[in-house]
Amino acid sequence: MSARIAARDLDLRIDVGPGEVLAVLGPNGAGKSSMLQVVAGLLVPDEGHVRLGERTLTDTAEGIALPPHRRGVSLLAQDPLLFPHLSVRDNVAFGPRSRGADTRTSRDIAEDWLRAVDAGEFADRHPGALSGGQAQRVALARALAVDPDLLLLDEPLSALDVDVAPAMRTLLRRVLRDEPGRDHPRCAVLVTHDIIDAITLADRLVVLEAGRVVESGPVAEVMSHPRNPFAARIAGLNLLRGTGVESASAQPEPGPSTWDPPSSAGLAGPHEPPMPRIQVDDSPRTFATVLVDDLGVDGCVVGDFVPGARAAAVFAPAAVSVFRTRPGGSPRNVFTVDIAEITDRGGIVRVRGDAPQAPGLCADLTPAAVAHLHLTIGTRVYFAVKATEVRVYAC
Ligand SMILES: Nc1ncnc2c1ncn2[C@@H]1O[C@H](COP(=O)(O)OP(=O)(O)OP(=O)(O)O)[C@@H](O)[C@H]1O
Repeated sequence: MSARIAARDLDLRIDVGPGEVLAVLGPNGAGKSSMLQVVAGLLVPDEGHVRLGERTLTDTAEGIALPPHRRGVSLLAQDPLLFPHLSVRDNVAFGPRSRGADTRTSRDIAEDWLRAVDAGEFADRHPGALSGGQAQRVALARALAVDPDLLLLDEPLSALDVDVAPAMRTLLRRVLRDEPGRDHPRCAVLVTHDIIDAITLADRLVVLEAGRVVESGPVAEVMSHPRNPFAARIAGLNLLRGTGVESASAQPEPGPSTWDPPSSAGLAGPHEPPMPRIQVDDSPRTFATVLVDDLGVDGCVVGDFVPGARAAAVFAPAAVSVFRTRPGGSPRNVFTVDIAEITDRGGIVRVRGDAPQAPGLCADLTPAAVAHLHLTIGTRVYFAVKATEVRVYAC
C-alpha cells in the first residue's frame, strides 16, 4: 500500500509478503490506525493505492475504492464490536451469510470458527454475557469466518487483562501460523504497542513516526540494530545518533568480548567490573567513532558504515558502568549524566539520566550497586561503556 493524506501528515509505503505477519509499532499519533483504515477501505487517501495479490482495492489515480466488505480484508479492533442483539453464533455467521451463504452453511462455518478459537461453548450466549477475553475470541472468529486474505489487527490484546492476553496471543499465533486447511497462508498486519506481540507473532516489523516509516525489517534485525530512538527504546537499548568518523584512537580492550548476550544484570559499581562476555567470534574488529555534538562515541563497526554519513552508536543498559567520579584509565566512552529516574525492574534497577548529548541514557545496576553509589534523582554521575560494548552502524 501507499498513502498520502495531507490532513494527517501521512506519507506511507508498506509492503507485506504472502503469508507474512507484519507488526506495526510507533508512538501515539504516528499513523498506525490511519494506515489500517486505508487498507480496510474506511479511509480514502488523497493519493495512493492498496493492492492485495492481483486485486486493486484502492487506486486514487484510477478512481478505485472498493467498499470494506468487498476487499477480502477483516479488521479486528481493540473493541470487539459484536452485535448485542445477536447470539454469538449469529454474530460469527453474519459475515458468511451476508456474502451469500445459506443460513445452515453460515452457522456451520460460525461453529467451526468458534471451536477454533476455543469459544464453541458460548455459541448460544449473547455478547453481554461474555467476558472481555471471551468477546475478543468471538470477534476473532467473526473476522476469520469470512476467510479474509488479509487480517488487520488493531491492538487486539490491549483491552485484555494481563492474565488473559497470553492465551489470546497463543490463539492468534495458532490462527496466523498453523492454520489448517488453507491452501495459501493469509497475511496479517498487527498494530501493537507491545514488543512481545511483535516478537512472538510477526515476521517483520515497521516502525512509524509522524506518518512515515522510520524502521523496517525482520523483527530480530530491527530489535538488534535500531536506527531510531523509538525502536531503540522498545528494544531496550541506548542509541546515540551523529556523524560517523574513522577512529584512530579506539582500540579493542584485551580479553574476550561480544555483544550478545550482555553481561549479567550484576554490573557496574565502580569496583565491580562487568562479567566476562561470551566470545562468539574471533574476527578482527573495526572500530569507529560516532560524533554526537562535541562528544565522540567509540564502538565496533557492524554492518554498513560510511565515514561522514549519519551513524548510530548502540549499547545495552547492562553494559554501562556507573561512577560517582569521572573514571580514568582504560579507554572508555564516558557520559556526564544527571539522574532523572530510578526504577525497579525485578532484581535489576534501571537508572535513567540525561547527558548533554543524549537525553534518556539508561544503565542497569544491581540494587546493591545503587545503594553503594548513593544514587538518587538529580545525582550527577558518569556512565562509562567500553568501545567493545558499543555497536556502530549507518542509520
Ligand atoms: N478522524 C480524524 N480526523 C483527522 N485527523 C485524524 C483523525 N484521526 C486521527 N487523526 C490524526 O492523524 C494522525 C495519525 O493518527 P492515528 O490515529 O492514525 O495514529 P496512531 O498511530 O494510530 O495513534 P494511537 O497509537 O494513539 O492510536 C494524528 O495526527 C491524528 O491526530
